[in-house]
Amino acid sequence: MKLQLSFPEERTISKSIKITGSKSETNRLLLLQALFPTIAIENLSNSDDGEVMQKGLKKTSGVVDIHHAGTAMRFLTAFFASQEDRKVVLTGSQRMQERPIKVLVEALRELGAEIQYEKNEGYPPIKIIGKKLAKNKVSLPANISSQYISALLLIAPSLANGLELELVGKITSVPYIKMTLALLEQIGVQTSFEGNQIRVYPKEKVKETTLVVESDWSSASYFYSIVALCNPGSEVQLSSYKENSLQGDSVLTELYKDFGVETIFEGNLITLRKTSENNIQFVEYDLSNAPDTAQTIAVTCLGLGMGCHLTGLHTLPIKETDRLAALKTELTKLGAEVEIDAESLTLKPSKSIVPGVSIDTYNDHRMAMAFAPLGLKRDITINDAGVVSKSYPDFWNDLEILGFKIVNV
Ligand SMILES: O=C(O)C1=C[C@@H](OP(=O)(O)O)[C@@H](O)[C@H](O)C1
Ligand SMILES: C=C(OP(=O)(O)O)C(=O)O
Repeated sequence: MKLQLSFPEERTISKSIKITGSKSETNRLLLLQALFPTIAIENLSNSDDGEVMQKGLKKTSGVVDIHHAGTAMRFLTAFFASQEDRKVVLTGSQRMQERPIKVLVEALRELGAEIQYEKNEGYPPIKIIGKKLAKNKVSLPANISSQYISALLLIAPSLANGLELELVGKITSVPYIKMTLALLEQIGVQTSFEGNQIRVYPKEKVKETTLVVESDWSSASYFYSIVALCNPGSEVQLSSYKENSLQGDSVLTELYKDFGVETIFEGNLITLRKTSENNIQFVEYDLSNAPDTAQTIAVTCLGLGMGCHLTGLHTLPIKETDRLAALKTELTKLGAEVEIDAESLTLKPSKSIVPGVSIDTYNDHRMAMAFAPLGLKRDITINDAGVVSKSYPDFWNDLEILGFKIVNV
């Protein structure tokens, strides 16, 4: 599916959108629910990644294919490895077979797990023969992906003696680790995180409890970008969000002030309002705590003619695509001057955006969604637009609600 986007001349919006639950919280809670069936969950994510996680958790044998879902791959690896009655081959899309899993596999093996690589050492697919994991201490590198750490923490309360992790190196994507620990605390599991040591205590039973997933802040990022590119006075209302979020991407409320967007919290609604034309020419952010916002922010800057220097992007090359390379290629097509290195992106302020460009999306939902707001400024085509279903299947419908004209070409 190839979609051409445009927007009426008058760039003013005043609309409400409902976004479903965070995919990160959803996939954590689904795993915890499999371990502790007394947990009920509301406002689940309707994403493909949430769906493959739900299906995967039910499998006891055979091949489990989680497609593009990084969290499902990592969380299910730990889950299956710790379940005595399960024996599966866990696999994913071609890209998933290029996303490293060695750090997690080695940590699990250290704890007593039986896991073998089916194709390439260090990468899915992997064969997992579930075992009671006997040990309760392990150290692992923390600078590649926080998902390895969250995966271990999620199974930790079900291990006889809980788990002690020693994190080696600079810890990346820290809010995602804290989210995991906070959800464990919410179901009554005791945890601690001091320096580079994390401890999770064992738990046999969880009392009946219903957890409501907050809506997805990474999905909200695209509306921040849209509002930033609109005329002052424009606003978009989103539900259901909290001022005290577990999601690190809620840092958007602060960052987008630089682009003239204010966030107003009222009950469980947020209103994003464009209050002023931006008068900043250049922004610098370290996004190591909010890596999924990098594409959105880079495109907002281009849309506003601003420059940016984004750092802390060392995890981007191993995500759904090499996001640094993909950003450079697509921003350049639009006329931008971009430089990247292993962990940063620099965009020069530019005066114009090339019209009529087709954006390639590289099987990456965030490439499609991050570039879509530019439809407010120029006709733009998004190739393979169906990729959004990985995290946000309703994305294009919601853009139509805002007034975008979307044509299947
Ligand atoms: O734990 C999670 O839910 C996630 C952690 C982050 O990954 P890394 O820790 O690999 O940066 C993030 O990019 C991903 O979208 C979701
Ligand atoms: C990186 C992402 O997801 P995952 O790693 O779970 O595939 C994402 O949603 O941006």
